[in-house]
Amino acid sequence: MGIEVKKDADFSTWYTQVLKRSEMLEYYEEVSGCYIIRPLAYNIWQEIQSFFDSAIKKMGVEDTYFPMFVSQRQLEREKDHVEGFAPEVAWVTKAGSSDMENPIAIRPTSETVMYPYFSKWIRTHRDLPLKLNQWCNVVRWEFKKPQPFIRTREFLWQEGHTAHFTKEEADAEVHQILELYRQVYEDLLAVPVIKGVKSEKEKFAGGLYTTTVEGFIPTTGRGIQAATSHCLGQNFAKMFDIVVEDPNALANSEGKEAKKLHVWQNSWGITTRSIGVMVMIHGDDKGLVLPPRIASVQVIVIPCGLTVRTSEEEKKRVEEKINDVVKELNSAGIKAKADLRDNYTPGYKFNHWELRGVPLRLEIGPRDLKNNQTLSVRRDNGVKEAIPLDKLTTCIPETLNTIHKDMFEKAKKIYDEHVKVILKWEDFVPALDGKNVVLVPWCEQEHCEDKIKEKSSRRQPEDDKAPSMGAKSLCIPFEQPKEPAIVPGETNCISCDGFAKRYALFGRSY
Ligand SMILES: O=C1CCCN[C@@H]1CCCn1cnc2ccccc2c1=O
Repeated sequence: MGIEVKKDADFSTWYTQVLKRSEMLEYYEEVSGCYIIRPLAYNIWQEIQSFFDSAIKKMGVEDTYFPMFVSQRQLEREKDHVEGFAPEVAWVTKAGSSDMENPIAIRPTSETVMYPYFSKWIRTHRDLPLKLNQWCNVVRWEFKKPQPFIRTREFLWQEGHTAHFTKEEADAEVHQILELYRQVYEDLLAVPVIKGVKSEKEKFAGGLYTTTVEGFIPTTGRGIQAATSHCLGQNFAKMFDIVVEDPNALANSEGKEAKKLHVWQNSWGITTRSIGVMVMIHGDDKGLVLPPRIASVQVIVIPCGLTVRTSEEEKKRVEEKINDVVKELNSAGIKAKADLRDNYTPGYKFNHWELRGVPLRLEIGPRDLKNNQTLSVRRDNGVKEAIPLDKLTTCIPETLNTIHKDMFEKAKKIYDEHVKVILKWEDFVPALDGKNVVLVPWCEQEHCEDKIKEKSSRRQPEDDKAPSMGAKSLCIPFEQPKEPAIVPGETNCISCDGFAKRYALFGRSY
């Protein structure tokens, strides 16, 4: 069954129809906010895992696995880390019919699970750096409207947790990991992202600073946090007593304890939200459009031009050729499949594989055998091209790379066009209403951010429509606009009468 609504007309229906009818996902009726990730989507997660895993292994990160349960005592050891999140924590309170003495929480993240053991394992600076990662699920009982992949009560992610002797080493790793997240999005998913640092209000409260890659969903004009890499500073080290003795300080003459130094920590994560972002950005009215590098089927080969007049041996020759082409492509590392089902027409098959986002289709019929060629059809832009059958293993990889590049460039152009530099407050809300995110000179003060959110959620006085969602700060981009340059002590903040420090990206968001 094809997609019955237009992406731009009814985005949320379009999104759920694409996910269900492409067989990426199934609704889990039993529990709201939970979904079944089916093979087509799970394969994408595995592609992301293998890319990210091989990169972090080169950085010396080791995989580990900690329990999914955390005691109330541990969870609450760090007040300002948990207080804001407390309503989202899911608790196990019973075993069978009897109440548990002490309820235990299901991990919403693993800092408080892991760090008591970091404290136990890290004794001297020679135990540093400690770099652990785990691929797991986490549970956050959010009350906002759930959305498949984008906001779910259970999701899959990786969470990296590292401990370093110096801040410099921690800082360097934060940015190394953020660059890997950019690569996951841009080089694997063909999704453009903006790198930046979160405001004080938006950062991870338990940390020192949060860096982020921010995506953009053009259909709704909303920003979306795509992945985060936090420097935790020494905050958690102080709470969990993760210390090493100072190797430079000589044990002083009275033999008193050498000075204890708190380690510097990072934590970083990317989740299955990445799959939803990719679908939202690239999908069209025919269904999924998969970036070639994460597609489980990159090329589908379909017999065409077979009519009732085609002889059995002619049909057989076409099918044998198709099987040879598939074998040749697979041995060249291209994931190709043949659709030889003889109870469906070519047209039916075209729709079937377009719905599932297969990047490239090859049509082969009796005439193509004679001309020794195949007709290739790109899923992203529909462009058709005849390819000689003896040039497949060079042409197809090139075409797949071109498809990735074109998908990325197209999405990047749209993102760039929807980032508006706004210098006057009266242009702020109209820009948001035009489905844009805005880049504004900003003072970076928390109270000002609250005010911007409040001012941008009110509709203009004459407008009696329901208040719109307020804008929040998405990030302070590392790449700042060249002009008009912000002159410290001169350029005004977009919203308050303070002075602007840097340009900040604001927008309605997920
Ligand atoms: O982002 C990451 C990356 C991976 C490791 N953890 C950090 C920070 C998680 C922040 N966070 C996010 N939601 C929560 C929900 C409930 C309790 C605690 C939390 C919580 O600490």
